Amino acid sequence: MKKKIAVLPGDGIGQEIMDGALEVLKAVGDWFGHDFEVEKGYIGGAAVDRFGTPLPPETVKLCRESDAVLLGAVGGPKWEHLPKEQRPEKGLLAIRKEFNLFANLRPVKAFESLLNASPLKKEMVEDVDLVIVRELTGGLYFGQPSGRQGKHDEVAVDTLVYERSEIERIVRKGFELAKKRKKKLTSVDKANVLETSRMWREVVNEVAVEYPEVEVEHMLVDVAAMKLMYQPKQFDVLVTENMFGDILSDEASMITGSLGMLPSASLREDSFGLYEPVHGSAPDIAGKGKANPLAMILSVAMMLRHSFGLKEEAEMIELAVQEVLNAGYRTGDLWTMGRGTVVGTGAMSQLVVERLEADHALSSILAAYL
Ligand SMILES: NC(=O)C1=CN([C@@H]2O[C@H](COP(=O)(O)OP(=O)(O)OC[C@H]3O[C@@H](n4cnc5c(N)ncnc54)[C@H](O)[C@@H]3O)[C@@H](O)[C@H]2O)C=CC1
Ligand SMILES: CC(C)CC(=O)C(=O)O
Ligand SMILES: [Mg+2]
Repeated sequence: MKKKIAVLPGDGIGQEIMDGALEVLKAVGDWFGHDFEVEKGYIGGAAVDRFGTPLPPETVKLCRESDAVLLGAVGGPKWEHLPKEQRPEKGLLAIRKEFNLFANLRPVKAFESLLNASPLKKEMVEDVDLVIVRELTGGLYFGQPSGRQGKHDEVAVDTLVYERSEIERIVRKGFELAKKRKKKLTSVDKANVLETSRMWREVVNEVAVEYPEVEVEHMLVDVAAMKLMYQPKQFDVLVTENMFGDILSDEASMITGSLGMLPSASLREDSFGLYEPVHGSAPDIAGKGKANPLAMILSVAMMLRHSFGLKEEAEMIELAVQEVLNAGYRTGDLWTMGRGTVVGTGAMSQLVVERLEADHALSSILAAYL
């Protein structure tokens, strides 16, 4: 298979984690005989420095000419003083909107060998396998008006607005996913206070009629935040609006032991997608070779599965990650006293590549004998 991938490392740890992810992509491409052409572009602070804007037209063009996008992370203290249109985060919001990537899938799966890395009790997180389906192009991050008002800019405004159709398409994604999984959908809102949430509930109830096999529950976001820590096993698919999904997914990352473990896919109706870790640019550890590259590497697996339909290739990456963790290797964020061998970003990526190569060699030997 021949595919073109736009690679946007961004800022902070973005470049470090992307380097390893591309090596993993190459290893899996070599194994299965795929031609993955990658071309680098700029987004976020790196784009501000080079082009004066966080999402330059050159980057949009590159993505338009590509089959999928891999993105590292954006943002950092260097650009925090800039007006909001020029902030790195604006580049990320803009690329999501530009490509209509309204459905953000954030899977949260507990790895057996990382149960001790979670701050939650082992029995609580064991076997957790849930997906947060986050609406990504509407809500508070995009609503207008947004900014300062009043004679002296003494009023700050952000607007939470949703159209029915925006809710319906993301809710449908949630139902479709739940139908293929454990058939349970939790819709998270704040319907006791917000009008957008009351409409969200109405839409969920309407769409639910088309999916009688899926059990539906409505949950207020404050309770959902608590239950994610108290009874995470009760969840299968959670569907929610933009900001609630943003916050709940960082919280849920602790089930896996680290924010550095969660990948994501930002999708629309066709196969095009943008794949990025859930975490940000981690300025506190950037440039130190300490970042966990696994969320980025697992995002590559999501790209292979969702944009290219390469299920087996995606599974081989996930298996290699699991094998490396089973062998006891940990980046600093996952290390619990006395357990495992601490490695840096490059070494962790290299271990995954070596695992893939070893699995490839083993499968070739087996194929020769079968
Ligand atoms: N998708 C994106 O590009 C996102 C960008 N940001 C931006 O990133 C910048 C930093 O934001 P923060 O609030 O610090 O959030 P962050 O997610 O960058 O970091 C939060 C904490 O998690 C740690 N961490 C994150 N990823 C890690 C990894 N792969 N390995 C090991 N540790 C990791 C960091 O060291 C830090 O202690 C800000 O400019 C923010 O706006 C924040 C979230 C998402
Ligand atoms: C940096 C923000 C624009 C988004 C964010 O935190 C996220 O998508 O997880
Ligand atoms: Mg976030």
